[in-house]
Amino acid sequence: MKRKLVMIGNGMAGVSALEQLLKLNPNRYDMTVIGAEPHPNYNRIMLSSVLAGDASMQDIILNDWDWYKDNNITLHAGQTAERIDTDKQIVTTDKGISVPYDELIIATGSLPFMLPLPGADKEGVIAFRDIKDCEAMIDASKKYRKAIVIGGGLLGLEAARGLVNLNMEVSVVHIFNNLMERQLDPTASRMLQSELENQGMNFLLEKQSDSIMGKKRVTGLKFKDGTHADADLIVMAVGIKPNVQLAKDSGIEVNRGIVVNDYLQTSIPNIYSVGECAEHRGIAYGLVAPLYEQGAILAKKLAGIESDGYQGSVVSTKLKVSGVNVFSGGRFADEPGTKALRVQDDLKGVYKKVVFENGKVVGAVLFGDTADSSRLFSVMRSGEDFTGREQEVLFGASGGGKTLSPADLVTAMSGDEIICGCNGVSKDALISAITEKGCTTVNELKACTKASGGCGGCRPLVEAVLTTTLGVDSVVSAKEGICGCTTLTRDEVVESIGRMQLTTTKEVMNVLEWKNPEGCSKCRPALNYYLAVAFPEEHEDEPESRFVNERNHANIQKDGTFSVVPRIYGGVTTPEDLQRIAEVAKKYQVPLVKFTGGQRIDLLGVKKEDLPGMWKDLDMPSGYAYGKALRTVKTCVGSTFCRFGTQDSIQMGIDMEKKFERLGTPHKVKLAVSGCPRNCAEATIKDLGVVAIEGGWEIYVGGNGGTKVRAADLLTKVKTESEVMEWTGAYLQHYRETANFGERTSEWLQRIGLDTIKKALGQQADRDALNVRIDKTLSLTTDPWKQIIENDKLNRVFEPLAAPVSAEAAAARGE
Ligand SMILES: Cc1cc2nc3c(=O)[nH]c(=O)nc-3n(C[C@H](O)[C@H](O)[C@H](O)COP(=O)(O)OP(=O)(O)OC[C@H]3O[C@@H](n4cnc5c(N)ncnc54)[C@H](O)[C@@H]3O)c2cc1C
Ligand SMILES: NC(=O)c1ccc[n+]([C@@H]2O[C@H](COP(=O)([O-])OP(=O)(O)OC[C@H]3O[C@@H](n4cnc5c(N)ncnc54)[C@H](O)[C@@H]3O)[C@@H](O)[C@H]2O)c1
Ligand code: SF4
Ligand code: FES
Repeated sequence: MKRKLVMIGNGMAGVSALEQLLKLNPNRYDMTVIGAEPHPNYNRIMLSSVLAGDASMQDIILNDWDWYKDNNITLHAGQTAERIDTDKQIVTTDKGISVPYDELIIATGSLPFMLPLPGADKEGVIAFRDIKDCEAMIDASKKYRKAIVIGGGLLGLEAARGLVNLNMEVSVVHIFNNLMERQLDPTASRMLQSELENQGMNFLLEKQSDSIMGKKRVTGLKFKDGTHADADLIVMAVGIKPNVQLAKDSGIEVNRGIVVNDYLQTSIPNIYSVGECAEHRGIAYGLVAPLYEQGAILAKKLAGIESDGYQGSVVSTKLKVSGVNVFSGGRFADEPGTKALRVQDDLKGVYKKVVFENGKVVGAVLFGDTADSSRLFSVMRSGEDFTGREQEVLFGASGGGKTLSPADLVTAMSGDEIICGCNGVSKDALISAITEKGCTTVNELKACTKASGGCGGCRPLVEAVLTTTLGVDSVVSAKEGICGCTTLTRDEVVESIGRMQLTTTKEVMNVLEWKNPEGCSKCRPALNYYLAVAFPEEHEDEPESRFVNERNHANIQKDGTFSVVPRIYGGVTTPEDLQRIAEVAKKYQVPLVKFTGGQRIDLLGVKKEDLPGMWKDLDMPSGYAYGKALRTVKTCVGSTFCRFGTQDSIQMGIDMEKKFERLGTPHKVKLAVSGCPRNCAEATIKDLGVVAIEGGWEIYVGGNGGTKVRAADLLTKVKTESEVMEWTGAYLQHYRETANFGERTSEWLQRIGLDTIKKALGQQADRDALNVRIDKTLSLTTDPWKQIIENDKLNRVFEPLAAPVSAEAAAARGE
């Protein structure tokens, strides 16, 4: 008769151990799994992607109901094990089922740590641990606006990013001055904060929470320093604690976690523990890679196969927030006896730190460029001695910055090394999916093994396994859908919109069979844009598909207020306009009036409800400082006053701004005009810059300031002002029609190549056709501020939802 193996907990660690056991010895046990959640085993890691709109609940199922049936595993889902009788060897559940065992695995994971604050039991205060929490956040985002995430660790930041994607105003409350202090040093932490602020998150640092405000539902969070912040939703992400109560009540030795030996055995020999609930050599891990390693050892033990036992793990993490590359591994902090090699490039926003102890790499932090992460993690685990040649770790043996390619890396890996940490997929598992199941693309490998379906960080290595196994020529290059809702690429979507005459995002999603019928925060704004380019007349703009700043026609600031930037053509103003701006600033008590880098005046710290009033009193057009649109045309003094000026740069700039204002583009667009090659308007770091020369103008394209500085390329030289306009119109329209939504001109130009652009604009007839299309679009635009002022319904959106709660008023109400 088969032995009875029972597992409590249907999570990632435990089920991975069972999967491995089934491979090693499928017939040894009758298996029963008791799982408190009413779902089959799913990828908890991917809850962040579900929240961010990049995956659906269906995408994250790891083992569906059939898997249990096919492997003869009895699953009691939605039942909690309440008692273990270790003498009689029986587990009893909350629904009264008793399950006898010969061997028992406790894989109960962790519980989120909930701060015991007064008011923590109010509606709208949740953790982020399971499907139920994820659904609660998605639901809240449909009804409420303001969210607070307590905890600036991995989980808190991923939750915050998801909520931003769901169009909530998000503040992250962190107890320290540095975000992710458990994974990053202060330098990386500061860079991270600045990047996340750019993505729309607000940070309240060094704040200790005191109590939760509100009657039935949360309305805000009060801090120990007497201040408070408003919130309709509070997510606590302040760490986890191993879920050990059941084990403790059953007389099993428990410390912080359930104490296990190298074979995952607890103090009772036929009871094992694996995953976040287990404590091995004093450590309870909180990441999946070590848990899978534990699972592999436990599977061998239960299959009766000898092994050296579990020796502990070196861990590494990557933050799963799109647009931010952060890696941290091992002991990254400066400690006595360690030395660090650091590289910092503020221009590119890159920071790398590698920590050595006795010549060995013991830790690393990477920000901005994480291409080296797998290699660094590999040398960290190998314990290779770099004494006297430490520089090689970052700059290669020649010192020339050469790093090992992913192909070199996978070639050097042993078969059982894990390539995808999120899903516990080894190199051998990938190779057998290629050779035995015929996978030829990364997407097929993902479908077959789940590799690369989590944080995505292993994708280059998965690709490398494909190319090293099949040969570069045999690998079908995998195409990427525009988001998790579809497998169609940008070009396929745009082509279908044109061919099938689709005019609304809903229509596109229906006809093109979107996996998620509502779309996500990535595809909705993109579709709205592509439709506007394809059918400027027929497509009606969909405000609900726009980002929060564009919906409000103002940029939201870190304290929840907004900024107002009126249009000032070419940076040229008048005493009358200045006077009006001053009066408005005084009337609305604007706390900060500032000149911008684009020669505009920025009125900062404006309350949302004051926006329409200010726009009306200003009586100036919107400067679109918030939009994916033409922002500014910066000009120098030019020939009007400057003794070096060869052309009238001011008039040229004003004419350009008047013509192209309100033009929607894939990303923001900044222009500049300089009156001579001294280039005082910095035209060569703009999306399009015009520089006057003797007898004409030079047009530069694809420049960029900011984090990724790029000098623009010369597109052409022309003689007259009307030619400048003609080339600018053609260039901007070509960018509008061919770039990916969210792609700056500098990225687009580098992707498709300057020569391709020159070819597309080279013929007069092509430029004329592009100008006809851009002129059509421009003729249909109206000023959004004016539109709102004149429309009561639109105006009401700016009315306050509820009276703001002051700290004093809240205190008086006893909150
Ligand atoms: C949003 C999010 C993102 C994450 N991202 C990453 C990441 O990018 N990388 C990474 O390495 N890690 C990540 N983690 C952590 C990772 O998910 C965990 O380390 C992993 O899921 C732990 O697996 P486990 O099986 O030990 O526990 P769990 O997955 O928590 O499974 C335990 C299961 O046991 C059940 N259970 C508990 N008690 C009982 C009982 N008495 N009876 C029956 N069932 C019971 C629980 O309901 C649960 O379903 C993330 C976690 C979250 C929440
Ligand atoms: N990408 C990833 O690898 C990933 C993503 C999500 C979660 N996880 C894992 O899930 C688990 C939970 O994540 P986590 O971020 O909650 O845990 P954590 O312990 O890593 O971080 C908690 C953070 O909350 C802060 N904090 C603690 N008390 C606070 C307070 N009173 N106010 C404000 N901030 C406070 C801490 O300083 C810390 O930075 C961890 O094991 C984590 O590794 C990993
Ligand atoms: S770019 Fe030339 S024309 Fe313009 S301000 Fe500078 S020196 Fe004068
Ligand atoms: S390592 Fe995260 S998806 Fe593979």
